[in-house]
Amino acid sequence: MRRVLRGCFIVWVVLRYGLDELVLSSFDHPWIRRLTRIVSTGRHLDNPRGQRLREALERLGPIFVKFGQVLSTRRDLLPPDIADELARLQDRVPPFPSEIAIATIERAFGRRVDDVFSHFERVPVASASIAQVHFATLRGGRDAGREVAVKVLRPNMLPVIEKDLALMRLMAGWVERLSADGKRLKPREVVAEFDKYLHDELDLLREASNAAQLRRNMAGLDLVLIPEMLWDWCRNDVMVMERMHGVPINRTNELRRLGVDIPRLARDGVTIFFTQVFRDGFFHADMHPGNIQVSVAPATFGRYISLDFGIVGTLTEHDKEYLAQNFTAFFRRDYRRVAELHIESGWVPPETRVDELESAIRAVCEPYFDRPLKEISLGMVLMRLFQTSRRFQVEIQPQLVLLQKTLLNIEGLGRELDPELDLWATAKPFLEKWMLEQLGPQKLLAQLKAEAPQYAKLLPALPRLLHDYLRHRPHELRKELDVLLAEQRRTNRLLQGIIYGGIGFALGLIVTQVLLRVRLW
Ligand SMILES: Nc1ncnc2c1ncn2[C@@H]1O[C@H](COP(=O)(O)OP(=O)(O)OP(=O)(O)O)[C@@H](O)[C@H]1O
Repeated sequence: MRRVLRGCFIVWVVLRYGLDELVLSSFDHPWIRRLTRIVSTGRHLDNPRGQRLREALERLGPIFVKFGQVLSTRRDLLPPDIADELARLQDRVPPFPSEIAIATIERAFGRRVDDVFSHFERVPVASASIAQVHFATLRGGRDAGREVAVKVLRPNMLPVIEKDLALMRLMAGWVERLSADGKRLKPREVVAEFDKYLHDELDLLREASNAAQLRRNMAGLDLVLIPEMLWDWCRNDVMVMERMHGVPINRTNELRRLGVDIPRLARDGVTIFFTQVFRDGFFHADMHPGNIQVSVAPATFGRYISLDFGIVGTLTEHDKEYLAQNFTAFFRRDYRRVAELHIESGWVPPETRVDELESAIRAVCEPYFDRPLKEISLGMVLMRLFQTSRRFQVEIQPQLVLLQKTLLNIEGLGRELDPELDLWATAKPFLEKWMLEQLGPQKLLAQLKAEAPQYAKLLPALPRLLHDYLRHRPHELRKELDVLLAEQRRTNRLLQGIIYGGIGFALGLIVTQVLLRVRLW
């Protein structure tokens, strides 16, 4: 019954804010028209469509607000006016009572909160739709006296989330089935992505392990601080970590007053991000200003502080190669290479014509070269590439969409800190180094080293495997041997050619040298 009521409420909000016109312009069923007439009094149709969508999501509650935030990052699917408006959604909700936070903590540790903490701040420092954060001081154990931040999940979120997700899936199905416009927006894909995102956010142990991995990766860089996770006190619904002391990154005036080198900060941000992407293939993917602070402690002055590790992106070697090669080809304006890369990697159907893809890519990328190289946004380039690829029936990998979104965040942040920031100059060495490493002998050695244990395991078993094979498949073996022998003969001929050629060349060289010397003397 509750689900039906909630469904009715959602339909009411959709009609009242005129979202039917916004999403479903080709969706003109008589019953929709009738329903629209019923709720048409007071329909908010004067405001721009993006604003109407934002207000409707706010009306529908925190899960829908989060949905809107996630949706705002899909600039490859949404028109810019809607994406901009959705990006304004604030996931700040009134905190839940501290008694509930304390009860969750006590249940998680099986101890009274006063036994765990010598001091616990009842008023949270921040509260969002999924969790809130309290400052505290640990009482006992090996971290006694340590100042910590305690993140506590909002209780009973799972059933609420599941209910809203079920309704979203239903609505996405309708939109996709009934409207041509709706299909283009890929609503079911978007809801599935959101589903994963929400479930990931509901496990604080996952978040803590992401933080620990990033902390290890970033340890040698000396540019960013990541709170230490206090594993004795981490559970699925409670996470205790080192408390960091910093100034939020968007308080630039305060940072300047304290003597922080702002342009350096902008460069460091890009360096950190590219190290995470191209060196580690593991990057913080929720880089909004609320999650970034700057340390003002004397020992670590001017370093970034990174918080909130609910969303991280991972990239395979293949993804990294795709990015490095595409960016490099793009900056050489070699659109044919970009097109070839898409076909070689199997992203585009093999029958795709290179010249067609090349000209589509040129059409979206070329306008960017109107401006100086340093002003070009890599995030935007990537987004344009994805938009073009979609036209050629390519399903873009979610980790690359996440990367593109984070790239836009980082660039936005960098430019806000320093409008003169030359993104390409900062990014280029990373791409070049990465490309060199991929092609150089070090990479081959590293690969051999990585495979060595496999070979060591395989070698002793080789005689037995060969024996089995000979016993059971002599005919196939003969055929394969014939192929191998033919191949060897061919290689021998080639080798002979090379050797004879080499000897001839060397003799030629010696004779020339002798003749030259004779002439010189
Ligand atoms: N280790 C920490 N040290 C100091 N402050 C912290 C720490 N962790 C979190 N905070 C504070 O709590 C705020 C919210 O933390 P966090 O972003 O992890 O929570 P959240 O519920 O995921 O919020 P959102 O979804 O809005 O990003 C941070 O902006 C910061 O002010």
